[in-house]
Amino acid sequence: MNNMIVVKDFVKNYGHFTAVNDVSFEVESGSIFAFLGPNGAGKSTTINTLCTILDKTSGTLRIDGKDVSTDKDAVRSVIGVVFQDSTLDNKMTVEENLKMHAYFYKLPRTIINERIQFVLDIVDLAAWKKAMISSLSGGMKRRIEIARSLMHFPKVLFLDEPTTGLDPQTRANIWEYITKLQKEKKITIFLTTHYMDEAEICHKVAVMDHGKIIAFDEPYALKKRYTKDKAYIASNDKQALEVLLKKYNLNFQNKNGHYIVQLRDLSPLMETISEHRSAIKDMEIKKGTLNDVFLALTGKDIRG
Ligand SMILES: Nc1ncnc2c1ncn2[C@@H]1O[C@H](COP(=O)(O)OP(=O)(O)OP(=O)(O)O)[C@@H](O)[C@H]1O
Repeated sequence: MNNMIVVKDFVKNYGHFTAVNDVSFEVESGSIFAFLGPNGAGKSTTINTLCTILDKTSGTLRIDGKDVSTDKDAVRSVIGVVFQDSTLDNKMTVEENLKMHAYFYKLPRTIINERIQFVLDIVDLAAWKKAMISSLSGGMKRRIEIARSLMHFPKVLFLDEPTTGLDPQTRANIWEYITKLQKEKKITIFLTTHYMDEAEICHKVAVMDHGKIIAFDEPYALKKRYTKDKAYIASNDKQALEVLLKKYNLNFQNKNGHYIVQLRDLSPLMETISEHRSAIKDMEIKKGTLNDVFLALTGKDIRG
C-alpha cells in the first residue's frame, strides 16, 4: 500500500490549549479521505498544519514523503488547497485569478493559457473565463477555487469544508467534480466535513472529537462495528406484534405508533414478519449512519 499522507503522534497546542492531541493516521494515494467531526474538533488545525500554514507542536507529518515542517516548499509544490472561506479576488476576472496563482507557483508563461483552459474544463466553467468573480454564484466561485487549486497539477487536494453554505444541488455538483478528480486524475483528496452524507462516499473516514481521532476506517466498517440497523413497523394488531417481538427476543420500543426494533441479524425479524404478515400496515428498515457511529462513540449528536 502506498501512503500519500503519513501523520504520526501529531500534537498542536495553542498556548496551554491542546487542539490536536497525539493523532496518527495514514491516507492512501489516490483515495478520498474525510475528517469528520463537530466544530472545534481540530480538523482545520490538522489540515492547516499539513498545508504548511501552521507549525506543529510535535510529531511527524509527511506528504509524498516530504516533511511539512522542514521541506515546506516541496510540500507546497505537491498540494492544492481550497480553504473554508473564499480567497478569490472579487475585483478580478476568473482568468486573472488563475493567472495570479500561476505566477505564484512560477509556472512557465508558455503553458499558462493552456493550463487555465484545462482546469476550467474540469469544472465546466471555461465559458466564464472573462467573467468578474463578483458576478458568479457561490457554487461557481467554489468551482473556480477548485480549478485554481489544480493549476500546478497537485498530487493532493485539501478541501476544508468544501460545500458548507451551498444548497443541496450545488453540493451534489461539487461532489461530482471531486469524485471525477479522484477517479480520472488519481488525485488524493483530503477533506473535512460535518456532513454525514459526504463522509459516507469517502474511502476512509477519521472521526474526530476534542482533538482526538476516536474511530478510523471505511464508512461501511464503522457502521458495522458501531451501529445496528433498525426496523420501523406499524401494525394493525399491536398486541400480537408485541407477543411475537418478545417471542423472538427482539429489542423494541413503541414510538409515535411505530415499533422500532434493533436488529442484530435479520432472521428473527423475518420470522416475526412472516407470522404477522396480514397485520402489518407499514415497514421500513433503516441502516445505521455515521451520525449513529458518532453518537455511539461520544453519546452526542455530531451537530452538537
Ligand atoms: N489560533 C487559535 N488560538 C487559540 N485556539 C484556537 C486557534 N485556532 C483554533 N483554536 C481552537 O482549537 C480547537 C480546534 O479548532 P479547529 O478550527 O481546528 O476545529 P475544527 O474541527 O476545524 O472546527 P471548525 O469546523 O469550526 O473549523 C477549537 O477549540 C478552537 O477554538
